[in-house]
Amino acid sequence: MTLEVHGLGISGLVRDVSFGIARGERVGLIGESGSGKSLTALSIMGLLPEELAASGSVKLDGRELLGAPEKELSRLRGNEMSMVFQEPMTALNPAMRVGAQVAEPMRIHRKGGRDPEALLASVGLPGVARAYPHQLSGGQRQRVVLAIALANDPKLLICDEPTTALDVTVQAQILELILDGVRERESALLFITHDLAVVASVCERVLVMLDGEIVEAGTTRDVLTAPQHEYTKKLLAASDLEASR
Ligand SMILES: Nc1ncnc2c1ncn2[C@@H]1O[C@H](COP(=O)(O)OP(=O)(O)OP(=O)(O)O)[C@@H](O)[C@H]1O
Repeated sequence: MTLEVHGLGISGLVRDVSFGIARGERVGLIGESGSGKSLTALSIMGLLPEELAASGSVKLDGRELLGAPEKELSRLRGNEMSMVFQEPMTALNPAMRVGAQVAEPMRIHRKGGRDPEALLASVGLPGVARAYPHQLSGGQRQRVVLAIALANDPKLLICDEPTTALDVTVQAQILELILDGVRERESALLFITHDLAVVASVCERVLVMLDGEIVEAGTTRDVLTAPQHEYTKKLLAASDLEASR
């Protein structure tokens, strides 16, 4: 397993969360607003707000991350594990050309050699290296964020509602890039979304969270076609997915 989460608790807000993601596997995390999806992701990255504490175990390639020194975690972030958030503008430095921002993780982790231009071209953005974030569209910015997240070929990529802030037409392109990116690198993917249609197209397995706990887990097909938990049934009934069947 690339990622193993065991009995994760976060200050009473998340309780006894356990799951694993194998190399190259794509796992969705769904559930209503406030159910604890983002906190779960942040705790894996070692980015919980200071007032919250995590317990249990989070292992990346067998290494325990919970309680690891900040120095070690910052060595892993942007290198062995990366996260893409909903709002690309906040993830980018407004005063820095995007080419330099894409080059930064490689510089910090001393993995030179990859050309930022080529990395930007690989996410469909040739020739923009000298642009500043405000000169790009929201979709283009999220492409830059993705290029940064993938720059060091992470073992684990976490995406938290990566397309929610984007136009529908752009959403599909970004999802395709995420899929291509993790496939090429055999990265494990944890994908947080409200959108069951997105889960169906991106993820092989899905975890359903309710009030800080995982209430259902299984293959995407099983969970979306034969949900067991009442909450999952409700979620499906309320979704477009149900309407289109
Ligand atoms: N710093 C904090 N201190 C106290 N409670 C917090 C803090 N951050 C989040 N919470 C609470 O923890 C719960 C889980 O939040 P979380 O952001 O993980 O939910 P979520 O499932 O990701 O929701 P969304 O889909 O809206 O992002 C919420 O009830 C939230 O109010």
